[in-house]
Amino acid sequence: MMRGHAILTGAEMREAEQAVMAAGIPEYMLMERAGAAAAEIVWRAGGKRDLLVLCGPGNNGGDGFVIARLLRARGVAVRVAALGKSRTDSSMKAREAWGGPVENFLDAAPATQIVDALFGTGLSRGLDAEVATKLRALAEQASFSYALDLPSGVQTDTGELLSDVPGMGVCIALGALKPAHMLQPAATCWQRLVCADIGIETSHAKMHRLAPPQLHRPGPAAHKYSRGLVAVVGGEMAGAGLLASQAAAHGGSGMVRHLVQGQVQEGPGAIIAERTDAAQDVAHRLNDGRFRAVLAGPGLGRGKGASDRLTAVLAAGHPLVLDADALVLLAEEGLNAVPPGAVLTPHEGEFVRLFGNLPGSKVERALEAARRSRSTLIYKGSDSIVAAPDGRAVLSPPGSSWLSTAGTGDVLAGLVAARLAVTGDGFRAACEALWLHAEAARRAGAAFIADDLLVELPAAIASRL
Ligand SMILES: NC(=O)C1=CN([C@@H]2O[C@H](COP(=O)(O)OP(=O)(O)OC[C@H]3O[C@@H](n4cnc5c(N)ncnc54)[C@H](O)[C@@H]3O)[C@@H](O)[C@H]2O)[C@@H](O)CC1
Ligand SMILES: Nc1ncnc2c1ncn2[C@@H]1O[C@H](COP(=O)(O)OP(=O)(O)O)[C@@H](O)[C@H]1O
Ligand SMILES: [K+]
Repeated sequence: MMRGHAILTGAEMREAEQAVMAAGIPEYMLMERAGAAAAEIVWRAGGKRDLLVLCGPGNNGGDGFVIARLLRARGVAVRVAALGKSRTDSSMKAREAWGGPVENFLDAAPATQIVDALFGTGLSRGLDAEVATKLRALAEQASFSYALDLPSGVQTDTGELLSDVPGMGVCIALGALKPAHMLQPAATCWQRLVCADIGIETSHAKMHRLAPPQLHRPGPAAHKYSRGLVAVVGGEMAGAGLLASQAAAHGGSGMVRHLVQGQVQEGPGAIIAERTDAAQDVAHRLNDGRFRAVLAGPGLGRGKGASDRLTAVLAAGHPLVLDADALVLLAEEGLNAVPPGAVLTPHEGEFVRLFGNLPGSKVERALEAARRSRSTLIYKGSDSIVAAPDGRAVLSPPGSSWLSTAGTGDVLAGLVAARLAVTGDGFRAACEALWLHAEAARRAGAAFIADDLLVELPAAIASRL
């Protein structure tokens, strides 16, 4: 599986930094690297436009002094404004090396470009109101704005805004991404995110950004069963099952059986829709060792009939994807009812029903839920997370907010089932499905409906072969 950029928490970042220092590289050298990498990004974007660097008291501010010094050397008209004294050894050294005038932050005049180097991973509380107001005014008056590591006011591990944070042009993550670079509401505080390499070791990271998957076309010996047989167990709301089964069919599986409750609806001829009103009918159909994935939940219903259908699904013993009403029904019975090894795809409401109000950031909640349920989770939203019981997490960058329309979750669930049937690996299937879903949404543009995502899926898949 292709790995995306590593994501480290604030504490993991400090540990990684300690490891580099233990290997003989002093902290100040890391600061020089961070400043040089960021200065290069500012130079490429803004050239010789006048620049104001806003420096805080810690190492984030220290990085800012390095940027100021390096861009001054390239002929940029640079001013520096600081929020008080520099309080760490490295930032004092960087300030000394700058050697130029330092204005008072609250009195600083605007500039065409600003660098926010007030606070990074060391932020422990929101900015004082007058500081936040001044920062917003300077950001709004600038044509180019850059947040160093994180916009000041963003909590590193949770993505919360501890004080007002103005929109920034570019966020320059240092050394590794942090959870806040992927999590809401922080992740919409900038237009572009770049990560500058400063020689921090990240190969041990358990969190990564969602990467484009490497997919494969079927081999010459492929046939419909070898490519993966999927069952979608529908229920009271036929449309949801139909969307999910079509997504399963377009997601790369070899064959889809749609077990319908009630009248069979018009749908693509390729999908084998069968009326299975009684739970025994479902059990009978699922008694087939060739199924590689079974999806239940979209449109299932929440009454006795739905519960009986779900019981038949759980008893069949196939690899499972459980979504929507299946999650609500399981929540009524308690976590022990969740079959280990399944892929669960809850949105916020379903997540809380299943796991209650867990503490911590969205990633921490996702990981704890995966551990407790012994299942892979896609915890959906505008910052969807894939979490595994073994502690791996993949965080999706903000995608199309047009996805906030009925039925898109059914499409995602069908896609997960397809990828599970193809790969046999729930975590990988969840990541591939999440990426393809986001890519289909990107291609669908604006004001699409869930059905439009189905049309875009073949192109989304083709783009990763
Ligand atoms: N960890 C690493 O590997 C590296 C970190 N570097 C930089 O160092 C930053 C972290 O530096 P620091 O740990 O010094 O922390 P910061 O520079 O983010 O914050 C400095 C200090 O300000 C105080 N503070 C926090 N919130 C405040 C508030 N709202 N109002 C007033 N004071 C507040 C705290 O005492 C905090 O330690 C990173 O974001 C990055 O920019 C780089 O220099 C290079 C390498
Ligand atoms: N504002 C948003 N930005 C990006 N993606 C979103 C947003 N809101 C919802 N989504 C995505 O759209 C899908 C909605 O799924 P879900 O809530 O189950 O809807 P439904 O049950 O109607 O299909 C999920 O994949 C979710 O991550
Ligand atoms: K900052």
